[in-house]
Amino acid sequence: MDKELTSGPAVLKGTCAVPGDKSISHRSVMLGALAKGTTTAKHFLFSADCLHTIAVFKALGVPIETTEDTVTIQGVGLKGLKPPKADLDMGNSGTSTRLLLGLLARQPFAMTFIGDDSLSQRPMGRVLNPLAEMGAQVTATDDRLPLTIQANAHLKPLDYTIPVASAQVKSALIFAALQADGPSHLTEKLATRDHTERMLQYFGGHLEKDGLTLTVQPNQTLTGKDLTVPGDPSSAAFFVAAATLLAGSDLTLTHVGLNPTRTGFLEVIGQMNGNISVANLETDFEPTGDLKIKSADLTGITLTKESIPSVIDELPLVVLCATQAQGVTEISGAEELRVKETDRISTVVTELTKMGAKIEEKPDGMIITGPTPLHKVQGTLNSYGDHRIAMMLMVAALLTKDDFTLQQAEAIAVSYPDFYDDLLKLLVK
Ligand SMILES: O=C(O)C1=C[C@@H](OP(=O)(O)O)[C@@H](O)[C@H](O)C1
Ligand SMILES: C=C(OP(=O)(O)O)C(=O)O
Repeated sequence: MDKELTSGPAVLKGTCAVPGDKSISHRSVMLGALAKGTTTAKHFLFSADCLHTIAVFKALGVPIETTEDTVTIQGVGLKGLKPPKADLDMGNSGTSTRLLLGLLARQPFAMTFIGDDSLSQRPMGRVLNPLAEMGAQVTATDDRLPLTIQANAHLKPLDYTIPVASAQVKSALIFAALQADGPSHLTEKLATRDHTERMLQYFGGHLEKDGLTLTVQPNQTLTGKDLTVPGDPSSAAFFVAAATLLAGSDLTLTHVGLNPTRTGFLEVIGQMNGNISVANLETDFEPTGDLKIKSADLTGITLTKESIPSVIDELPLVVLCATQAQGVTEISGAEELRVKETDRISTVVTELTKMGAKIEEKPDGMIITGPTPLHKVQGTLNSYGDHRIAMMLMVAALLTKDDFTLQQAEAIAVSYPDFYDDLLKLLVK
């Protein structure tokens, strides 16, 4: 579906509560299903990806009810799941697929996972290899979807250093380790988002953490909880970028998740001379706060491997900001971008170059020289079906004097169905 995008000059003013965090919404359904008793997740993200997670657990026999803002899950435990009557459809969601591979690796029945074209090209070996070491049996061609998890009665404990910086792999292995025949030790090379660890403990489970190594004991008892999902910092980032880049903007975003493993974008914008302040800090099972953003003149920055995990989903926006910043921005160690919903190095370079940006593509990143005014394109912009590319381009269009047509704009439904409507509400021309 094409969408006509209106453009500037405009500023962002007012207050917005961004939708619930995608990573936490997925995990609330998963932990809720594994726990004893009832879990309620308020401010749940009803986006396509999270709806796939809900549908999968319903197909596995977990009673789940939804109202406008809340999901209620009646926990059945790992032993209470039922064989599904059809293939489990993961849609476009890497998080659902990878976490559920670990969570479902020891069930007395087989299950087949399917997904859309994009998900069916994404690498699953990063989870399948360590699960195979534990004794899980998964049949797949070229380590991709569709795949079938075979019925399995045992998982061996795992002692494993995770070769890629991936919270999805870590989380899958935590879920599998909970079902192993002894304690497992999982080591990360770089710290990634720790929502699974925090939420497991919030649900009454325990983990030992020693530096970047987690020790996971099997057979833990989890208890259903009531929780409120924080606003998604990765969704907030689109408004942070727009307000920073549109001169005269003054925007407040309320109750945004501020888990330190997710605040890389705020730190990057700060280092680029952005103007963001935090108020009303609160700590529940996750820290949250209100963000106040004013426009600023940005300067270039260097981002290396160590800083990538906490800003991984916001890197397309870092590139957009860098096109408007004074000087050179260099991003390296970000090769993981190539295996997201699209190859996000290639799609960002292609689309922003069409608009006049100066970006050099590298195997593991990009070098951006700014500032360059962005302008009308010959033909259309394309999201290539990637929600984060679609929303980044919607923000990019605001920086020009021209109107645009965006192909496959409906991709935003994956993480933020109302994004364009919310953006228009905050825009003052
Ligand atoms: O664990 C999660 O919820 C996620 C982890 C990240 O993926 P990787 O684990 O592949 O880095 C991130 O890009 C994705 O949007 C959500
Ligand atoms: C990479 C993403 O999600 P997933 O891996 O769950 O598809 C994302 O939301 O940017």
